[in-house]
Amino acid sequence: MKKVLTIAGSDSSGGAGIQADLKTFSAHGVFGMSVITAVTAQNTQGVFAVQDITRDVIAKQIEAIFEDIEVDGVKIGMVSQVQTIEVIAEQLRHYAPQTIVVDPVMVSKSGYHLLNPEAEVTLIKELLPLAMMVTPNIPEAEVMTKMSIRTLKQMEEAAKIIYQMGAKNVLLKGGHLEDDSTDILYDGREFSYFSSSRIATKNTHGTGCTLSSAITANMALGYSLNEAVSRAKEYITIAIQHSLSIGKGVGPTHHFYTLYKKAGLIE
Ligand SMILES: Nc1ncnc2c1ncn2[C@@H]1O[C@H](COP(=O)(O)OP(=O)(O)O)[C@@H](O)[C@H]1O
Ligand SMILES: Cc1ncc(COP(=O)(O)OP(=O)(O)O)c(N)n1
Repeated sequence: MKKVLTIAGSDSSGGAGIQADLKTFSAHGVFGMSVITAVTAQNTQGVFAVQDITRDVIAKQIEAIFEDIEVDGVKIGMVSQVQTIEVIAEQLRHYAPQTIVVDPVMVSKSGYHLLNPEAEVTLIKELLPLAMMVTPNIPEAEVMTKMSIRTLKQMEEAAKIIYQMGAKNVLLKGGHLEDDSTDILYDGREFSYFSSSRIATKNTHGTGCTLSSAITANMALGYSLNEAVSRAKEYITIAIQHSLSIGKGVGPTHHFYTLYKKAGLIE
């Protein structure tokens, strides 16, 4: 069985962060492991408190995993603070796993800064050069490139700029645009496009976490980069189509729809 690690924050409501990542790994038939960077008190309506985990405990979690278990893929999500990023980068440079997908989580849909703005530069400098793929959404790409992104053409321009920052591949997600949801992949030479019709739902909590985890799982399973993104896009689209009206705000997506359907657990 392939073994995949998420280095990210905990979402108490289970829709995003570590919880979304582990559900996604399970749905892909890979063994999920976690290094927790921060604990958030969060639900479908907002983020109410964050406790960052110490540098030492983050280092120890990474060490505990890599000293014992072969890791087939790593996804990085919420990294919160400069010191958190520095210790993750230090440890990953040491253990050098082949597949690292960086989701540069900055601000939650509810508007909470999950990454201290002072740490934005450190994230770019320390984590992007380690990444096989970086998966910014449009607001994150705007912060990284300092340009406004409203069109597919501007997405392409931004992807080229982010590529120059050191990631081997850039997947710029189009979930925040108004038209179809088109994500674009740039590998330094050409663009590939992954499109789905926009699904009319408010329940999109954790979509970015889920997509990057699904890409990591598919890469660990041996799919090519393009195939991994294509399969992950299909997975997130189904998860959004069958998203759950849990809570009073932005509900989570459904990670197990296809599996439950096949097992006859749902109509
Ligand atoms: N309403 C929607 N309908 C269809 N796909 C969506 C919708 N919202 C987001 N997506 C898709 O979900 C994935 C995550 O995108 P996005 O919402 O941009 O990321 P984030 O959660 O990081 O803000 C992308 O593949 C995007 O195209
Ligand atoms: C602990 C934690 N990590 C990441 C996020 C952001 O998740 P994302 O997939 O970008 O979805 P939204 O929160 O923006 O809906 C999070 N909220 N919590």
